[in-house]
Amino acid sequence: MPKINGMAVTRARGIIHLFFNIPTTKTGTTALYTFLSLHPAIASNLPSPDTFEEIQFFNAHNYLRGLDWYMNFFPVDANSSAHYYFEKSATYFDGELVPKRVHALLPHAKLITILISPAKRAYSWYQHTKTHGDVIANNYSFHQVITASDTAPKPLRDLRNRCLNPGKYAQHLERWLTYFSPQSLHIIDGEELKSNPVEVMNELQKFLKITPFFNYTEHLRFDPKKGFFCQVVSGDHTKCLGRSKGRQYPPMEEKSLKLLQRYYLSHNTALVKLMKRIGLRNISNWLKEDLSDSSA
Ligand SMILES: Nc1ncnc2c1ncn2[C@@H]1O[C@H](COP(=O)(O)OS(=O)(=O)O)[C@@H](OP(=O)(O)O)[C@H]1O
Repeated sequence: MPKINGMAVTRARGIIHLFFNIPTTKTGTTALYTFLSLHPAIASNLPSPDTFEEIQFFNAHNYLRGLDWYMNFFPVDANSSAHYYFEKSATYFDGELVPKRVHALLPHAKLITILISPAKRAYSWYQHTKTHGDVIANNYSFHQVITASDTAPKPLRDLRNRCLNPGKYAQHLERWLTYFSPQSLHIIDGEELKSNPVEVMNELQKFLKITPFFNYTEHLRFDPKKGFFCQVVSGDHTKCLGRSKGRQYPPMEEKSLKLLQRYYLSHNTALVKLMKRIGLRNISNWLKEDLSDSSA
């Protein structure tokens, strides 16, 4: 099987099964991608030279190139133990057309997504954009960005929208659930991915029914310097994600946090309803906290 961040594909006995990791930017998708790549039965796609390595197939004009073009990113290597292949394309989660297109070509795909507090995700995105030298992010505070009005200059509104819109999780997930059954969807708590990635990867392996079962305990270790779990490379050594993942930046201002918790109240309430409807009993701590703090 090939598998993709944003989506994953399975080739087994000539049948192609796909599972999608529908990534929400800044929720830990790179960590998940890295951890999945450690699994001997899983391989990632070949990098696309056009779109910063991601294939960006279902969300953009590449779709018109057809499934064969897409599948060429997942060559079958007779010497490899990989049965599953995966891809990561950051704009799949909230792309309007993506669920319909995925379903049209890969109706048996399994979907994986990671969610964190949408307020924290928005702030992380702002910090990411700022570090990348974005003029707007460097000229406006986070609070100014998230409170920008609809009459603000377009670049400011665009940044506001990229901070705020992906965090309307229920709205985006409902679009996926229009085409896919709840049994196809696996939601990862991004805070648990940070604090207990071994358990998260165990649950994910069960969801995907992957064999052999990979013992992540031996391959992931908390690195106190990085402040995150990293890959064990040899003996005492770990290999962590780069500086752009797990950045150091000042905490969000209280007024921005409060504002965002109120802003996302209806979206987070809808998310809880959605999760209950599809049979998920465990509501993430971040979700409970965001909901209770928004009424404080
Ligand atoms: N193991 C490990 N190592 C480093 N970082 C980790 C890890 N697990 C989760 N995270 C969190 O991942 C956040 C970045 O998310 P993404 O990889 O989805 O970002 S991106 O959209 O691909 O830019 C990143 O966000 P920031 O802290 O804002 O940098 C981290 O909080």
